[in-house]
This record gives sequence, structure tokens and C-alpha cells, in this order.
Amino acid sequence: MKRIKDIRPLKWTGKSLLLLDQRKLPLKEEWIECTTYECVAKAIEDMVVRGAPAIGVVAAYGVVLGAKELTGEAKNYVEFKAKLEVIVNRLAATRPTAVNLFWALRRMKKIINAGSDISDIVQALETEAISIERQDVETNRKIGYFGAELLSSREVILTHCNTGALATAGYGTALGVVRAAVELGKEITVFVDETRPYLQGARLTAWELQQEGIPYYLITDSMAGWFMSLGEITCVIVGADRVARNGDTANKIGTYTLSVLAKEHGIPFYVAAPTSTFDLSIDSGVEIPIEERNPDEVLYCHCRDCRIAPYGAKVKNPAFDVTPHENITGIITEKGVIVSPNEETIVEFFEKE
Ligand SMILES: CSC[C@H]1O[C@H](OP(=O)(O)O)[C@H](O)[C@@H]1O
Repeated sequence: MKRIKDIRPLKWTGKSLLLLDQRKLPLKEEWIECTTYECVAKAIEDMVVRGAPAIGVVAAYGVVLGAKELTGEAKNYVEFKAKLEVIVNRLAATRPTAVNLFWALRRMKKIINAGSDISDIVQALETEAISIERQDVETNRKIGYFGAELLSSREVILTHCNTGALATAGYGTALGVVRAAVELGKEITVFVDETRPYLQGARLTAWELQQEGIPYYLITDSMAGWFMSLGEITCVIVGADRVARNGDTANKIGTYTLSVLAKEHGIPFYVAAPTSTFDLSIDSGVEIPIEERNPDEVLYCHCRDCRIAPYGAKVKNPAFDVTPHENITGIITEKGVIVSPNEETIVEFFEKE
């Protein structure tokens, strides 16, 4: 059984939230310390921390920091609750696509509304945020287990973006499946899509796999189809930011393209996501808000010190796309795998819960 490292992108100290600055990886491992909710909000917006589950966990701690800031400032519970609602809304406005953000904030709002004593609420909020963090890691290990069961003894897995420990509270979702398969002694090689423009694959997934000693090749996004046509890829496993009721899935830009290529080449295409990434309030992927990010992410290299397009170039920079459920072989969750996801199989899956 291979020992897997315990990479964590965040640490709660009881008074502050330490965040591994993912903008600096893979060359520098630097941490920033947030003692205010505004610092947490900015860290999410600036992608110091990113990844659907990680964003939810970090936002939950942002509520705790905000509540602590209000203690001593709010004259009573009514004022405290009103001001904390503003803080929750600030955190909710950071990034629109990953539904885990809103799922986590809903859990925190329940705690706020259930209390009446300020200090009790602050304590309960901290307990809830810690629970959200711990549950996420346990959830990811279960996703890993169910996903690894799908794999044969030797696989060459194509990944997109970063879906590892850095995108969660630890262990990862799609990359968690890779970790679990390796732990089970399966022979896994990963083809890592660099994932332009933010390069989460080249900078983050490659870094995680290197830390783990898991064999991988870094490829540019445009190489994926060619390697599929050569028969070098045995399956594709990606993450998710929001899964609609019919199984349409929003994920990092470029995922839809991979799903079409995988279908063309008869390669299994799996999504790995916790049930907290499902948004059953929307019928299909057309309703999922797609974040448009700063054009500079396309116009410049990651360090922003070299421009790669002419001045005046017009840019489109959607951070996500939507993969139709028909292109998805299965969705791997912590409660099992939804094979051939569609409204019927997904509703049935959640009704069994
Ligand atoms: C564990 S899935 C993480 C998911 O989030 C990433 O987006 P971003 O890096 O912009 O937060 C990407 O879509 C991953 O699949």
C-alpha cells in the first residue's frame, strides 16, 4: 500500500485562516494569513485558493472571521445578525459558478438563524466550519474509493485543471480517485492537461503528483485529442463546479471539448464530485452561471511579466463550460456512482439518500 501525502491548502488556527497561495505554486510555497472576512473574500476572487469544494470550506471560515470581527461591535443579536448577513452576501458574491460556495454559506446561515446569543453563535459557526472542512476530506476519500473500484489494474488517466487536495480541503475529487487507485496498488499514469489560461494543471496538478511520486506527463490542452486517437488514454476523470438536475456539468473551460473527444474515441468520461456540488434547483446546464474572468489571464503569462497577444486584442475568458450529461459515462460521488447520469437516474439516486 503506497503512503499518500496529506497535502492541505488551508489551516484554521482558531483565530485566523492560513491559505497556501496557489498563485505562487509550483515554484514557491507561500502562505497568507487571513484574520478578516474581506481577506478571505479577496483570496477567493484572486484565486489564492480555488476549486469548488475548497471555496466552500474557505467561505465558511470567512463567516467565522466575520462573526468574530462583529463580536464587541454589534450592540445586540439583531444588529449582529444584520451585519453578518452583509458579510455572508459579500462572500457569496466572490465567484458565481461553484455551487459548493452557496451550499456552505447556507449551512452557516442556518447556524446564524438558529441562535440568539452572539457568543454561542460565534462558537457554533466555528464548529460548523471545522465540520465542513473535516467532512470534505472524508467525502473525498469515499469518492476516491468508489472511483478506484471502476478502474482496472493499469490505467492512463487524463485529467483537466486541478481537482486534487488543492481544490478541496484535502485528498481531492478526481485526483482523489488517482490517489485511491495508487493506494490500492493499481498502475496509474496521469496525462495532465496544462489547462490554459490559469494553468491549474501545469502548476497545481503536476505539483501534487510530483509530491506523491505518481507518474505523469504534462501536456498542452490541444494535445489531448491526439493522444486519445493514438489509444494512449484509457479514461478521462474531471471535477465539477456545479451539476444540474439532468446531469449537465459545469467545470473548467475545456472540459466540454474533452467530453466530445472522449465520446468520439469511445473513452470513458467520468466526473468526480461530492453531492454538495449538485444543484437540483436547476433543470439543466443552461441555467448555470458561467464566470467570465479578467482578460489579462489570457493576454499575459501567469506571472503577468510577459504579454502574449498584441495590445488591443479583444478577449473572451469564460472560466467554465458545460458538459451535456449525454457525454458523461458516470458521476462518482461519496455515495456511489451515478451511471449514465440524467434527470431520472439523478433524482432516483438522491431519493435513495
Ligand atoms: C474539485 S473540482 C475543482 C474544480 O474547480 C476548478 O475551477 P477553479 O480552479 O477555477 O476554481 C475546476 O473547475 C475544477 O474541476
